[in-house]
Amino acid sequence: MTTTSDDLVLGIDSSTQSVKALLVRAADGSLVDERTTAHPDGTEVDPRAWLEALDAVTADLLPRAAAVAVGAQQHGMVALDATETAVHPALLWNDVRSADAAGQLIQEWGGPQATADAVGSLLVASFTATKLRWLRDFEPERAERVRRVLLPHDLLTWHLGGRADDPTTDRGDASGTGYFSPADDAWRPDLAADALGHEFALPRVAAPAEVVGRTSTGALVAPGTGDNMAAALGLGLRPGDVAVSIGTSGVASAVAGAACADPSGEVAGFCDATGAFLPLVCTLNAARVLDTTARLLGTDHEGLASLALSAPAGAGGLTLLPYLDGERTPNRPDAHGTLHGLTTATGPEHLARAAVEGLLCSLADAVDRLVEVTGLEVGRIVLVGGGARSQAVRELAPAVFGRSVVVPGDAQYVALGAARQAAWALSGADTAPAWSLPDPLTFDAEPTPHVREAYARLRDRTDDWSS
Ligand SMILES: Nc1ncnc2c1ncn2[C@@H]1O[C@H](COP(=O)(O)OP(=O)(O)O)[C@@H](O)[C@H]1O
Ligand SMILES: O=C(CO)[C@@H](O)[C@H](O)COP(=O)(O)O
Repeated sequence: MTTTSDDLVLGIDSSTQSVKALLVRAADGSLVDERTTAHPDGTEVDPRAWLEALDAVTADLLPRAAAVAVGAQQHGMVALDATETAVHPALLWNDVRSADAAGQLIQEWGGPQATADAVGSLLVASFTATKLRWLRDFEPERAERVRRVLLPHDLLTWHLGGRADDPTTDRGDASGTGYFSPADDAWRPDLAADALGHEFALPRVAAPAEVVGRTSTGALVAPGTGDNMAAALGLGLRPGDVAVSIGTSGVASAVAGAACADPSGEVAGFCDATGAFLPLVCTLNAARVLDTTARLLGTDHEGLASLALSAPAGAGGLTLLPYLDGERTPNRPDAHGTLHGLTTATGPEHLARAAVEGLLCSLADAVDRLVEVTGLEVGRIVLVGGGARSQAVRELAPAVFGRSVVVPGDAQYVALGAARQAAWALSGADTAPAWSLPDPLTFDAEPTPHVREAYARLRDRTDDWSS
């Protein structure tokens, strides 16, 4: 297969809040067209809603594409019966009802180190295995009917190929199930069956740029991957780059040459979409911390950013611990947000500043853990995701992180990474095409260590609060 200068490829990002589709030129990744539409709210979703949204955004783009690939939110449990119908709405990565199941499985699998050695990560409620165990314990009749379990990107990829062949996944997304071994590059069907209580079919793990199907419009279907793996591909992460993403989730990740197995559970030992690894720290509360604070202050994102930038560093002593909907890092599934330091002098600008600083401190903790566990030497921090559009986030991030931060051009990097994988599959080459990205903006600021110190005190003081 060879690409021509006219070939277009379609990259999909089916993430928590929306689906985005980018039509780009296979030769250089330049944008031709794009569409987006919202996903339903909530931490459980009928997977048919994703298929309808996918069909809507691709309707007039797919006929123009020579290849397509999907990057999607990781971990979601799509449990299908013998008729390939979901037995239960898909439980998403940010649904914390399976927190106790995570604890049970870790114990049954020999404790934290043995679990991390087996599946690359210590289980928390996000992982698919824990959701299957929850289904077994709380919905036993539905659990018994499960014959196949897919991840969101597996389902969408299968749908694009008209379900002509058996479904596939890739090692990046498979590594977020809790029943795949990144070190051995293989499923652990024994652990999968153990989680659900009986055996079920697992999707075949496709090679990084394999063609796994063909759409009704004739486009090649590439394997797709998890959204964080697709973002790494879209950003073309280099050694030393730490990607910090502010989407629904907050993520710090880096491409690595070796698997990791962190028994603390803070660093997930994922695979990437190219054959390497993607150690990653994920928080449950990121862009929505800004959304919620803007709503409380009766303003929009621009208003929130202006208010935050008008307040002093440290927000006049106000500190926000942003664990609004339970937290994964640190592992506090029952937590809520905590606001400390209110006085009669507190104004809207202090709350806005505390929200941006609290969000950035939680991400700085994530970067610290990534560095401590992997020994990575940080070269650049690359800030992406919807929250990285905020001017306040851009200007305050270098102060909180204590180092320069680069913000690449305003592209959808998950969808771009999926498009790059599609172009790779189309080319049949050994490596992904080298697309050049626009020059990033660099932000610098005087470090504000006192902001992180106040945050760390509040974080540690609330360690044993359950809500
Ligand atoms: N200018 C902005 N400032 C702050 N947050 C923003 C801005 N623009 C978008 N967002 C927020 O970013 C989030 C969407 O980001 P995105 O990376 O697409 O998330 P996801 O991939 O999880 O669906 C939403 O919560 C949205 O409100
Ligand atoms: O659970 C994780 C990573 O382990 C999340 O990063 C999800 O993959 C969802 O991502 P967004 O919708 O926030 O992009």
